[in-house]
Amino acid sequence: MIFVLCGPGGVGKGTVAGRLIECVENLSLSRSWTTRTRRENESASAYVFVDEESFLSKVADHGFIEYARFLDNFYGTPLPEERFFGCESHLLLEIDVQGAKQIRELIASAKIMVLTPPSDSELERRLRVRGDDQGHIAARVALANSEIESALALGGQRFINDDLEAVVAEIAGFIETCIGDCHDHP
Ligand SMILES: Nc1ncnc2c1ncn2[C@@H]1O[C@H](COP(=O)(O)OP(=O)(O)OP(=O)(O)O)[C@@H](O)[C@H]1O
Repeated sequence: MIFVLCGPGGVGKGTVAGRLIECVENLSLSRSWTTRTRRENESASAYVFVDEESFLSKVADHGFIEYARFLDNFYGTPLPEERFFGCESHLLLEIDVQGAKQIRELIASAKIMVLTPPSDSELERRLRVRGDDQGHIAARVALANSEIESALALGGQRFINDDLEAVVAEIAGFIETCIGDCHDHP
């Protein structure tokens, strides 16, 4: 099955996704592709690092859900492998709301989960603690509520990221229920 975790910037998608992978069986995290060179301190599994020729050949094969060029490098979300369309192996895509819209258009069966902050002020605090710059923070917070509305309009299920342990347990329970339903009505 294919699960999408989306929400505004800084709400905690990366943090929650990392925890879900550890606690839900047979759930893998989708990795983006990039032509950017790997930074020295960056894990080899942060992206699938490829050269431009391989990237463009995958574009020609319609192998991406979405891709973009940013500062002379390409970034793309690969289409999930066939095995993730069954009930045994599961893929988690951690993505912004624009990306979730594109996934909804291409994969009607994807389950969309919308992560929201407990309040605007807490979202602002998290971005500040993470070290984002002040102008950037105000813009992200201003966008957050309209992004959440768009994500809910896609039929997404809402989860409030207040207490981390609680939201991870709640989303893991939702994913396991979806997997159970898939086995009951494949
Ligand atoms: N439940 C929580 N309580 C307190 N802090 C949290 C919680 N969840 C995440 N955070 C913190 O909030 C900050 C933003 O989290 P994270 O980077 O996972 O967000 P994100 O949605 O993936 O952001 P982006 O879209 O920019 O990649 C991090 O510093 C993280 O440690």
